[in-house]
Amino acid sequence: MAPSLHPIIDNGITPGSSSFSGGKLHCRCASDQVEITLNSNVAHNHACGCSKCWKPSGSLFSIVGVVPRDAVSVTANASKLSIVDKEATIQRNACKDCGVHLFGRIEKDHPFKGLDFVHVELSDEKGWQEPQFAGFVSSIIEQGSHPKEMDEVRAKFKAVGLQTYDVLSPVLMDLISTFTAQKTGIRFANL
Ligand SMILES: N[C@@H](CCC(=O)N[C@@H](CS)C(=O)NCC(=O)O)C(=O)O
Ligand SMILES: [Zn+2]
Ligand SMILES: [Zn+2]
Repeated sequence: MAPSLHPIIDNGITPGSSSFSGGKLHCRCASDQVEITLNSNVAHNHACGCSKCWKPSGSLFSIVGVVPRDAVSVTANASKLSIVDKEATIQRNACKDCGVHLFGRIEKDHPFKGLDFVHVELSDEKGWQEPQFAGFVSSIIEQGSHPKEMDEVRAKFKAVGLQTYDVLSPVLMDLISTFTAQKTGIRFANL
């Protein structure tokens, strides 16, 4: 059987709602769940094949989007949260008991500072933005996927209408490079 990319991608993508304005995320503990309240829909939601983003067991990809950090609050059981890797750019706050990542936050100078990374499959609500693309696709090889499976993986994304990239989408790569250029003193008119 072909490997699962992710449950919300395997059988075709359900579009989100442009009027949806947020909801709650819960970890997967049977009781005393960590609860996160998001006062915003996500943006740039995408499949990530990197080794650091949380993914459900059996899936090759994570689904991760961003929300302004001001729109994120921990509304129950905050004491169960712990940062997975304090040295990483994205400080991923995971539940110590079930291992789910509730939100990832950037504290250092970075183009995406101010945005938190979240997994909307941890919500029961419907209307979250659907995945827009797949990034870090080649990274799944580093976790054991066979290089010969990659054509099939990329074809599956294409079949559900998603472009695949080995880092991020052009829009996000341009944002990162614009930030880097500005740091070196380049100034663009009319940005
Ligand atoms: N090939 C690497 C890529 C890791 C990576 O660069 N992940 C991206 C996408 S989430 C990133 O921005 N990481 C920053 C971080 O993990 O803090 C892996 O799979 O571990
Ligand atoms: Zn938990
Ligand atoms: Zn990732």
